[in-house]
Amino acid sequence: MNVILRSSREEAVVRDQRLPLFTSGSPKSFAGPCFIIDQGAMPTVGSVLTSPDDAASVQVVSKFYWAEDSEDLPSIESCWVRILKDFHADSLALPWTVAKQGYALAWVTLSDKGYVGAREDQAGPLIAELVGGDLSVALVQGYLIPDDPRRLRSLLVGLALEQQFDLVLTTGGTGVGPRDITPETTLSVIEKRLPGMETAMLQTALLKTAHAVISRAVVGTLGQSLIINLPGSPKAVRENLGALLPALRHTLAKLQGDQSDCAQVC
Ligand SMILES: Nc1ncnc2c1ncn2[C@@H]1O[C@H](COP(=O)(O)OP(=O)(O)OP(=O)(O)O)[C@@H](O)[C@H]1O
Ligand SMILES: Nc1nc2c(c(=O)[nH]1)N[C@H]1C(S)=C(S)[C@@H](COP(=O)(O)O)O[C@H]1N2
Repeated sequence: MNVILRSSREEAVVRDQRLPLFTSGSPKSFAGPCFIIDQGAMPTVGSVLTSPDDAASVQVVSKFYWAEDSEDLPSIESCWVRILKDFHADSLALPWTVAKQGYALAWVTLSDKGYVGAREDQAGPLIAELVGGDLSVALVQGYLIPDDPRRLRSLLVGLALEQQFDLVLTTGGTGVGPRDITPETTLSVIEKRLPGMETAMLQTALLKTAHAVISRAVVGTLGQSLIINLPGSPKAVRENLGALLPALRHTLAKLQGDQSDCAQVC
């Protein structure tokens, strides 16, 4: 896939700098430096856009809508891009290639204690480490939120349908505590439930602890995202995720429309 891309200014940009990228021409109410897609669709998060001479590349890290000042103008579909290497931005509109070389992973830690800073979150970063050790991951983003069903619901929908992360893994809040709401909130947004993955986690966890029966972790799909609940402790994250890692690549391929014969890979 290609997009016709230009910069609003001719200027040097540096690695790790973040700039907005707008569709539908230049926004009327944004004066700073930005990139503009003159032709082509907004790329998904994790995608890398590369200039024709290979000198410039940027990665899409999150999407948003830019609200114009005028009530008569619609908001503009936009995203933030991270500069991957220093280059001189050019105002000439050129065809850049768009490629995604790995999955976009979001982890969500549900922890009242973590959210108020009373405990360091180790479970979320561990998810990134474990998935990254097994699959090619192009982009990781983490979220630390309290055990609040409305916040979780809107985050799950946003990550799966707006941002289009391939994998959305939650940790915490799967038990029976008064504020444990992760499974029912996940059930309220998923489209296809995957009881096989839930069973695989339970079977594995029962070999480690009888307390595994307390977790109500849910797995399911929303759009082209796979949403997985994991318990809160880093030990449980490691044990339960280990049961699913071997099946993730094939699950995502099928979820995202792979038509190939399963017998080739099973
Ligand atoms: N995100 C986390 N990072 C590190 N350790 C954690 C995390 N979540 C849980 N644990 C560990 O697992 C144990 C049990 O987890 P559980 O989610 O039941 O804790 P909690 O304190 O009730 O959760 P909350 O943070 O929502 O109040 C905790 O006492 C802690 O040792
Ligand atoms: N694999 C595994 N699963 C596990 C555990 C564990 O140590 N290992 N702990 C259990 C415990 S003690 C609880 S209370 C539930 C729910 O944990 P959560 O509320 O932090 O999600 O997960 C269970 N699942």
